[in-house]
Amino acid sequence: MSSQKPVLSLKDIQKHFGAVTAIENFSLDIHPGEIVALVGDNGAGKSTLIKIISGVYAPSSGTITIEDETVSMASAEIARSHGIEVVYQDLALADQQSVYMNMFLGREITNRFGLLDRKTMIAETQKLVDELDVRIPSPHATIRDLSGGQRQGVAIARATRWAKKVILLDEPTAALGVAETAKVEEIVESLKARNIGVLIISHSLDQVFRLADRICVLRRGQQIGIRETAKTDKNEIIGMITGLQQQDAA
Ligand SMILES: Nc1ncnc2c1ncn2[C@@H]1O[C@H](COP(=O)(O)OP(=O)(O)OP(=O)(O)O)[C@@H](O)[C@H]1O
Repeated sequence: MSSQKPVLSLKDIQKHFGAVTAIENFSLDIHPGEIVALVGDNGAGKSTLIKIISGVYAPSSGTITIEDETVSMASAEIARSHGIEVVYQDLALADQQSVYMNMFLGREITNRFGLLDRKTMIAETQKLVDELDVRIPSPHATIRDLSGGQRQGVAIARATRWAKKVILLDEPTAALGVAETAKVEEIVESLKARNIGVLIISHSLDQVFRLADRICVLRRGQQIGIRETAKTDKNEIIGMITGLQQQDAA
């Protein structure tokens, strides 16, 4: 994997809020088709980092490189134009609207008369939900009529529609039950085949060990380390998160 060029490279990122240092010297490469988990206790800096990558906050210093280009994510629109999409916990779906309108929210396809090209949007939505196996009754279904898992599936499908390079997932299954979580994890897993880089925040170490290729640990704004999932275990990661040495289970 390391022989492949990273799709996203963060180098020496720092973020201060006044006297508070939210992120101190953070560096990470994400490769195409790789899932990296970002873990750490409350206040470790995970959300701040996602907001920096998605253009919500400007870093105080450091560089962000997409493929070979050093970019300034001065706004969420600019981050999106570089192929970065984020799925937040609150999903940002329009509850009263259909799945297909949500898929194209703010980026609707219009025909040469400037009218909404509903046919194309519906067909594209159907194709994508089929490919990702997001089980919804139809692209016409209204968001408020869907279950939490279906909504999360739609939010990820929308990110997949637009993300050329990277999808950032902030606790994608925090509000879901066991079966819905399994389904969403399947969808996230399937992003690997699309060569998209994924950065996922999760408080569930079980989930992190199921999904991630690598695990990056933050503690109070400091980057404690990055481990390959196959070469670490929960004890080590918990020790890194808390700063306490874990005892081997006797
Ligand atoms: N807009 C802000 N203004 C001032 N301080 C902030 C701001 N956003 C975050 N912080 C501080 O930065 C640090 C990191 O917060 P952040 O929300 O990124 O952590 P987190 O790891 O996402 O936590 P959680 O798991 O609770 O969401 C905290 O000390 C927080 O108080």
